[in-house]
Amino acid sequence: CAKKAKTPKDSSNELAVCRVLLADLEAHQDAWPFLSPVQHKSVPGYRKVIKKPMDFSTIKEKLTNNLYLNLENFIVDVNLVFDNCQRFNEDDSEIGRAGHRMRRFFDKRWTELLQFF
Ligand SMILES: Oc1ccc2c(c1)N[C@H](O)CC2
Repeated sequence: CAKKAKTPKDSSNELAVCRVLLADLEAHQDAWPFLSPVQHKSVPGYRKVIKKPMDFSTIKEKLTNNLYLNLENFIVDVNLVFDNCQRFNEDDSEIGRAGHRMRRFFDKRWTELLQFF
C-alpha cells in the first residue's frame, strides 16, 4: 500500500517564536547579568568551572546566523545561560536570584507560546 507522505514540520514560525522569546528575555529587568558574554579573563575560576559559556547576545548571533534548527535547540542554549548562573553563583546572591527569576519567566513564556504548535 502507498506509504503516507510525512508532512514536513514547518519550523519557520518556530524561529520567529525564538526571536520573540529572546526579545522578551533581553527586555526583562533582571536580564543584566546575561546580556553579554562573561568577561572570563577578569572573573577568577569562571573558565575552569563553566565549560560552555552562553549569554543572550551570543544566542541572538546564533539565531541571526541560522544556527538553531528548531525551538528545542534554542531552548537548550537559553537553559545553559541559567544553568551556568546557578553553578557559578550562590542562590542567595544578586546574580543568583536574577537567574532564578529569569528562568521562571522564560519557562512561563515558552510554555504559553507552545500551545500554538
Ligand atoms: O561576583 C561576580 C563577579 C562576576 C561574575 C559573577 C559574580 N557571576 C556571573 O555569573 C559571572 C560573572
